[in-house]
Amino acid sequence: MLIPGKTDKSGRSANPLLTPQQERERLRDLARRAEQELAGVQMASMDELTLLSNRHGFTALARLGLNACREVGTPATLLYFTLDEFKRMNYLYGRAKGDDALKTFADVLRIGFRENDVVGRLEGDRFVALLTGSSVVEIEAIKARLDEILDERNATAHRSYDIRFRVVQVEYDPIVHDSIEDLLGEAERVMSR
Ligand SMILES: Nc1nc2c(ncn2[C@@H]2O[C@H](COP(=O)(O)OP(=O)(O)OP(=O)(O)O)[C@@H](O)[C@H]2O)c(=O)[nH]1
Repeated sequence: MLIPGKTDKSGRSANPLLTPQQERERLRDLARRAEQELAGVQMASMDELTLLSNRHGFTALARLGLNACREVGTPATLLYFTLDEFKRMNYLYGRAKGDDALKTFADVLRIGFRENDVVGRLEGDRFVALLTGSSVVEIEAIKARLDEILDERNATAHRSYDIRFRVVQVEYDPIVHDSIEDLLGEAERVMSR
């Protein structure tokens, strides 16, 4: 059998129009292009600043999570976060410090949640986490855990401000929520009350 880029015993290449050397280059080129496309897909679903999923990436992953929960009949909970006084922090200390605060908070969420929880940054200071397959989610316990991690970060950061957050919780109900967009919409409404 002729394998692209390899010659058979008689020195023939898989594509008779290409030399083995040209064929190897062509394969390398194809592999490079595939890698670039994959990186493009990853970039399109990732928030560049925090390296969490962006709204697009979060929605896609959370949709899969909710579908699985609906099929298996396990609960899911959406947590929706905003940072306190973020606009003021930007205004008083500069946008770069605001960016630092966003990155720090993203780290806190990464540390605070399990690997199979879906965590993302929607935009600005709005973050989300979809917890699936767990039994009842104790929001107070989660808040306490995140506060503890944040306190450590606040204590060692030597900043003139502390990062604080607000979180609301919406339980997924397959009868009420047709989609992840419905769940997000409800969380946004609860948050803005
Ligand atoms: N540093 C930084 N600021 C951002 C970024 N994206 C959005 N912002 C700013 O984030 C701010 C968000 O404002 P708000 O949602 O009103 O935040 P807030 O002051 O915490 O208000 P509440 O949520 O009501 O407490 C705006 O000033 C945006 O300009 C970003 O990537 N980096």
